[in-house]
Parts: sequence; structure tokens; C-alpha cells
Amino acid sequence: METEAAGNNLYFTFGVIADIQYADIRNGLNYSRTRERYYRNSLRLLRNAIKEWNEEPVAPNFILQLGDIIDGCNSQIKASEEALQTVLNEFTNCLSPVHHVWGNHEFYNFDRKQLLKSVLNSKHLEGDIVSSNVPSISIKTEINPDDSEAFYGYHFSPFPKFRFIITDAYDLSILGRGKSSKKHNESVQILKSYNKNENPNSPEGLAGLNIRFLGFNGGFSQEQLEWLNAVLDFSDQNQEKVTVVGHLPIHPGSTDPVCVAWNFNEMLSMLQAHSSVVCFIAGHDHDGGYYLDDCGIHHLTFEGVIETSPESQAFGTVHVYEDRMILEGRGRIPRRVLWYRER
Ligand SMILES: Nc1ccn([C@@H]2O[C@H](COP(=O)(O)OP(=O)(O)OC[C@H](O)CO)[C@@H](O)[C@H]2O)c(=O)n1
Repeated sequence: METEAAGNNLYFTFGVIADIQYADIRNGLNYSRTRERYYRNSLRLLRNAIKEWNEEPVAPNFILQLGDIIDGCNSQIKASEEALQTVLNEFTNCLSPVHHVWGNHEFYNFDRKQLLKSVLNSKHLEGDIVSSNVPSISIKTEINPDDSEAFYGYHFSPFPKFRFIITDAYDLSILGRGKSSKKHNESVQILKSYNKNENPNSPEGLAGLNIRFLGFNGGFSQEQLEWLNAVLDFSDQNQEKVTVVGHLPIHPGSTDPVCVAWNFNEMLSMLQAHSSVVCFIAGHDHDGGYYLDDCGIHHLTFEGVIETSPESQAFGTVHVYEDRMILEGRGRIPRRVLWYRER
């Protein structure tokens, strides 16, 4: 019974929203023509989500915006800047600071340099590493917008013994980096070694989990995995509870395999090896998903706003306690109680 749990003191709350994909165009369909996409209405759902967060008894400590904030079609109609400004204007009404994750649609509209110089770079919200009992180690990163190989990642601690890590699932990707970048070329090689189709987004001929090797997915570089490992070493020693956040799901049980990160297995085994990790939060798969893995890590994939009908909703508020988190989902997003794994 969750009401009889040891830790009934609410520590803090945070909001989550995924795949808004706003565009000032009429409704359309997804690529497989199975779902409607409500490009204009997504802005109204965002507005209502912000209103509800603002009206909570205590405003959420922060909001996680899980990426694909505007749709790629804005680029074709030369409306990328305008669409982004429209969505950001809504976020200015939000009483809570917003952490932005980058998805594939960010890269259809902007390159990495533009993103790093934009409001979608929320790294300024990164916290300091302060611990009385664990030696300080160098796990803060500087991101130079002129560095063509840089990845977008940072972490913050909103409450003692809790940490959130924003990761970059398109660090290895054929999207977003110039053709002369080493990571771009490495990504082309990885993708081509699995996917022989002329259209890199076509899954034709890809069997089982290999269906993830698509141009609209990506992965994590060794450099990023090493950084993450160092942060998690610190969190383990400091006995923290860590939630890792990215655009792409990393557990095939939590999503359609077509949406999984290329090197999900490397990321997954690393997170499972760190006792501090309790949750992974992703977007990208608009149908959403959930899986509790063998090590007790909760994998939450948030339903996308873009494919949510006007009379419904798709956002959540997570209430964080000593021994569990409770996701209060709205509309398509179910309520879930997420007990922390045994250390
Ligand atoms: N078989 C396919 C699928 C897609 N494309 C093209 O790829 C681009 C991205 O597709 P899109 O469905 O817009 O990507 P989302 O991030 O919104 O959704 C990911 C998952 O599908 C959600 O469940 C776009 O240009 C498509 O036309 C393709 O060519 N071939």
C-alpha cells in the first residue's frame, strides 16, 4: 500500500512533456498513416499543461521538455525560427524552469551550433557538484558552440541526494553535424553497416532489434558514455537517486523497437551497473511505453503531444518521495508508482 510507505514526505515535484512538434499547419498523418498529428493543437495542449503546472499547490521544481519541440516540416516552409519562438512564448508563462532535451526534429530545423546558442540550450541550469563526503571530481563539461564534436549533456541536483542527467541521444547521428565532423562520418559508417536502403529512414530488410538503425535515430559517443560513467560513479558514492533523461528510449521493452537508440545496449548496461540509477525518461515513441528492467530501473517513454487528440492531454507531474516517485499522468499518460530499486 503506497500510503503506508516509509517516506510519505514529499521532497519535490517536476513536470514532463514530450514531442510537442508544433507547426502552424493543418492536421496531418504520421508516416505510416495510422495516427493523426495535430500540429496546431499541440500548442493549445502545451498551454493547458503549463496552466495546470502553474496551478499545482506548489509549482513543479522544474519541467523536462523531452525534445521535438517543433516539427521538422517548419524547415520546409521556412518557419523554424517563428515556430520555435511561438512555443517558447508559451513556456515564458511557466513558473518553473525548463530543461530542454534535443530530438531529431530539432536537427531538421537547426544545426548544433544554432541549438547551442539558442534557448533550447538549458545547460545554464546545471548545478554545482557539492558533497561533504565524496571527493570532488571533474564531471562538469564546457560546451563550445564552435566545437563540431561537442555533445549536449549536463546534470543537476534539485534536492539533496537526487540527480537528473540530460543526455544527447543524437551525439552519434547523421543529423545535426557538418559532413567534415568525425562523429558525423562515424555515424554514417554505423548506419550504413546495418541499413542498406537508399532512404536511411526506411526499415526495409532490417530484422528484429536492428530495425532501430534508421536515420531518425542516433546514439551516444564513447566520450559521452565516459562522462556519464564519471557522474554516476559520483552519484553511487554519494548515495543519490538518479534519473537519466534523453529523447530516445534505451530499453526495447519500453517502446516500439523502431524508436530505440542505436547503442542502447551500451547505455543500458552502464546504467544497470550503477546502483544510483532509478529511472530513465524518454520521448520519441508517440505511443509511449513503460518497462521495469531486471535491475529495477524504471523506463518511462512519454506519449507524444503531437499525436494526442484535442479533447485529451499528454503531460505529467512526478511527485518525488524518499522511497518512490509517483507519476500523475494527464490524459493519455497513466498514473504510475515507481519504487526505487534496492541498492
Ligand atoms: N519509414 C519511414 C518513416 C519516416 N520517414 C521520414 O523520417 C522523418 C522522421 O519521421 P517522423 O515520423 O516524422 O519522426 P518522429 O520523430 O516524429 O516519430 C518517430 C516515431 O515514428 C514515432 O513513433 C520524416 O521526414 C519522415 O517522412 C521515412 O522516410 N520513412
